[in-house]
Amino acid sequence: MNLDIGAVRVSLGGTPILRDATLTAEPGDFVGLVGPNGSGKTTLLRTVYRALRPDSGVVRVGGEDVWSLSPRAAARRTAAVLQSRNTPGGVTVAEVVALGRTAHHGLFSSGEDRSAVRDALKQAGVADMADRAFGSLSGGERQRVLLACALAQRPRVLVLDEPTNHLDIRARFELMDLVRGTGITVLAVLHDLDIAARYCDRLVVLHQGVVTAAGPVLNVLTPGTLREVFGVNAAAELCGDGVVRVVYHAAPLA
Ligand SMILES: Nc1ncnc2c1ncn2[C@@H]1O[C@H](COP(=O)(O)OP(=O)(O)OP(=O)(O)O)[C@@H](O)[C@H]1O
Repeated sequence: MNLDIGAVRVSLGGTPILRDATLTAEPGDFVGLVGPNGSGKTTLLRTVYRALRPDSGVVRVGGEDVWSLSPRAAARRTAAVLQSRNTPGGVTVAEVVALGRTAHHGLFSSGEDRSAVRDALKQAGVADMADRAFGSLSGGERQRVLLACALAQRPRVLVLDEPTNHLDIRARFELMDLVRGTGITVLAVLHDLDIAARYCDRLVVLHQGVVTAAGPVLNVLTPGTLREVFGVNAAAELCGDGVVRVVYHAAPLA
């Protein structure tokens, strides 16, 4: 399903945070949202999963304005993987993943709900820890469980907020491989530009609430953008193995 964000403006506490943010993801696209701290990335994600209504502009998922859909209908289309700090620790992994079905079932869960949970546990590689307390898991394991919860939702669009935060390098690759392998349309906030360059079809750069660059990785992570937006002397380079890597040439600019 495609995702279209058109000229979204958001002010919080009287301060403009997003100014005419525009972004498109085609079905199956993996789009990375990058930018410095405080540039508005999380705020933009919140407008996509219908947690925040823009002051103006539109967010369409599958061609429909998310605010013309009921909260349940919007949640059936879009799942979000957020930072894990607010998830209660006492519940089991299976119970956390089952929360992903909330938008689908009525008072009682169905056979389809149970099979969606089973499939998601398996897909995220956490089936063997289904009965463990969520609070007893490591950061990397928790992140996979939260991804399983989102997959159980059987969404058409997946938004992720810094999914590789706190993960070691191998766990980062595993999680990103897993997300990429779902084939779902993805919009992911990523701080690690190397990971973003490696996995994303396209990048969107937010700077002070404005989209300053968008497109294929090599077109976006230019020395000029990296200097002006991120304050580093660096460039994205296509290496012999076909992987785009960000090469940092010197310490952060003064
Ligand atoms: N409720 C609020 N009231 C006022 N300002 C807010 C509110 N929520 C967020 N902000 C501000 O909006 C700006 C953008 O925040 P946001 O979390 O979207 O940035 P971000 O790009 O995701 O940052 P980071 O990379 O640090 O996570 C920040 O300056 C933040 O302080």
